[in-house]
Amino acid sequence: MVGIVGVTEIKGVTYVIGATDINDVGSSWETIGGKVEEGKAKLVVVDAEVGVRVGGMDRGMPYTSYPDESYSGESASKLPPVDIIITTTDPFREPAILTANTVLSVLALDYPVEKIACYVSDDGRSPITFYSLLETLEFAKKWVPFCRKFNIESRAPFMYFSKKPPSSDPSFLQEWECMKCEYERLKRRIAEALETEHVPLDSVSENGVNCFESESSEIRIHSSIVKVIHENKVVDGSEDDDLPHLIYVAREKIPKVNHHYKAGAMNVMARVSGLMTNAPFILNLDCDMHICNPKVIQHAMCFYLDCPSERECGFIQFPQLFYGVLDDDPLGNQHKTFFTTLAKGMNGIQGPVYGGTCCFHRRKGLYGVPPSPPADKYRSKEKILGFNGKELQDEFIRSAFGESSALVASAHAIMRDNGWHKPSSPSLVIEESLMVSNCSYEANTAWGKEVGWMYGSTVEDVMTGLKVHSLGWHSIYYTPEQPAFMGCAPGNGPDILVQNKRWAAGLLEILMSKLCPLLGKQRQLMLRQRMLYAYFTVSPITSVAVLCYAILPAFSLLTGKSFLPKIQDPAFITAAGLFISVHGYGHYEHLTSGCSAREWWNSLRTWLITILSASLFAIFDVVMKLMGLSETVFVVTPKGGDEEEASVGDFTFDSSPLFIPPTTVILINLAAIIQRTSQIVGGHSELKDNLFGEYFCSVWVLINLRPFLKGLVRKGKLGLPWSIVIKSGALALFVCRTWAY
Ligand SMILES: O=c1ccn([C@@H]2O[C@H](COP(=O)(O)OP(=O)(O)O[C@H]3O[C@H](CO)[C@@H](O)[C@H](O)[C@H]3O)[C@@H](O)[C@H]2O)c(=O)[nH]1
Ligand SMILES: [Mn+2]
Repeated sequence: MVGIVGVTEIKGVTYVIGATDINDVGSSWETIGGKVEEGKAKLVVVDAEVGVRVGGMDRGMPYTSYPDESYSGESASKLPPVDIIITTTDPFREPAILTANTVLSVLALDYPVEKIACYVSDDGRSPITFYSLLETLEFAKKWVPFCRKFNIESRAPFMYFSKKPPSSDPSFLQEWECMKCEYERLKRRIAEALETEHVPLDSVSENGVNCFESESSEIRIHSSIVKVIHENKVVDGSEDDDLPHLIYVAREKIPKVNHHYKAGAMNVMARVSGLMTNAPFILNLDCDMHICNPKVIQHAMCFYLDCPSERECGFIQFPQLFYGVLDDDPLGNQHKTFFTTLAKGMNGIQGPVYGGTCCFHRRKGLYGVPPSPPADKYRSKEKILGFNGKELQDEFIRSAFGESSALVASAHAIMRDNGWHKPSSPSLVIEESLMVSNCSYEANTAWGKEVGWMYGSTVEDVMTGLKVHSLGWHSIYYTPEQPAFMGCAPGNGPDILVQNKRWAAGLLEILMSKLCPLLGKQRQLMLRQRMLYAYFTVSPITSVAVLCYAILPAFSLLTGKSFLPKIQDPAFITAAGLFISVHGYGHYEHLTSGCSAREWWNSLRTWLITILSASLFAIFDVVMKLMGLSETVFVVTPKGGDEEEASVGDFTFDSSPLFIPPTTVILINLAAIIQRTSQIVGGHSELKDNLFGEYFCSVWVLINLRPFLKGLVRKGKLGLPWSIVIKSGALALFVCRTWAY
């Protein structure tokens, strides 16, 4: 049975296809859903190849998967193991109960338990996170059988219990109530630990030693902590067991050493999981992203296992969806059109960029190995090439992967035949795991350069995806009908700007790195894919132009020098036409992505705000980094608790300098409009005289920055702090005075 098909419709005829390699098409796809003649199939491929927004009309190739037909009953034994990695940094900023829910949604997956392993990376090395995982495991022992028994869809308890019981059957209701009580108890325990910042000593001690003792303590045995919280018993056949492995890892951190933020954490996890379970596929999740489709792995496997050649499927990116969001996305932070247009469109080229979470990886691709050619056409199986075209000798792997012999062996198994050597048991490799989680392990290895998550950018996801694409792998963007993952989006103005600043700075860092898509070094990166990467990484620089355009109309109004054609001039139609077509297209793109007109309007506003603040500051940060004066930082986005009140959807402010540029732009435009209006009202000048276009543009800027306009008069979080208004006022005054001369 074939599990994956791409379906596309041309002139009313639906074509079914799954390969983008023209040579593979026709032969392998006749088996599915009716015949696909070779000629027509080629047409589909060509159609997919011009996938990304040619003329803004094409939406790339949609995919469908049929896991139930492919992997039920006996075929379930074909399913490969998957390592699931969850990252967290701080039980307060990223509430421990959210992480617990994500872990529970993983433990309760509808997948053979002995084939999944759940790894939690705790970059904060917090006893509270560890303790909450112990409690989560106790709850899971009841929760998972409950989910299986009643075939529950939403397996993150906070989501499940936020709705009414799905049935009124008394015996079900009794169990439901019971389970709800248990969940409340779990919540209470975690909340108490957070409140008192204290956990029961016996939960974090081993042989009388507290493993979380502070750095300076002499009794501290290991700098990194690796704990097998639960080891699945089915693996060694000793007993029945409902739960997969659950493993806690806190890597070593030493002051003044560059830990490479999330990328560093992911690489430690790649190594530890490589030693313990070494699954050929890895799913990585941010701690707030729970799984809401318990069959998600089967969906992903439809792609991995049924691709005509492994090259087609390096990684599979699912959309990032958010819960608890307001209608019409008032803060413009859901990025829906990014997924519905760009990511989907990229399916037609080399596939979507990697988005940091909700993504299945092929370990082999992450290990820096290019895809093997289909059916061993070009070279014999024995001659397998690693990065930089070198043959995979043990010596070579050791120099790339580090000193651990067990890790070298596991990497070899992955690189050679995508397979996995059956590791003994997680608890038997603790010593080795501790070693590979230490800071010094990566010295003089290829981690972060050729292997694993890439270093050097705070947008490690895009950079890592670019690396994988550069090796010749393709990726897939896939949206199953039932959403697969849900998480939280930042809920207030300052957090949105800080997040966007990190993204903009990270993208610029990629542009400055040796993976720069403009340098043309990566021979396997397709031209249009390269152009898209170039578009993403260059985009923060456009903020300088946007800033100029945002104050140019004010300049004209204040100085009387026009930059647009006069209204009575026929050329005015061209300018108006450009304006209408740009915004008309944005509008159209939103409507066809299932967004409302208001949502388009809101996202336009957020775009202008973020580009005028976050992107400008990002340029500054990266210039400082290039001059060696400072480093870019990964500020973790705070995540709401599961019961946080829905925000009212208003943009909020604080005294961060990020708010200065948009406020200055507002003040300059306000001054220009007031001056011009008073001239017109006073009869000194006539609106239709000239400068109609400039006047309109200035008002347009004000309308787009309306949260700032409101912020000038509002109080509290909704108002701009005085310090920002005064600094921006001084800057605006300076700019206007300069123009006057
Ligand atoms: O030093 C660090 C910093 C972050 N994280 C984890 O990284 C994840 C993402 O952090 P978050 O602040 O939630 O990122 P977002 O603002 O949501 O950022 C997006 O963009 C990031 C790249 O900038 C990607 O890594 C994310 O997956 C993606 O969701 C979280 O699980 C963190 O716990 C670490 O493990 N160590
Ligand atoms: Mn996040």
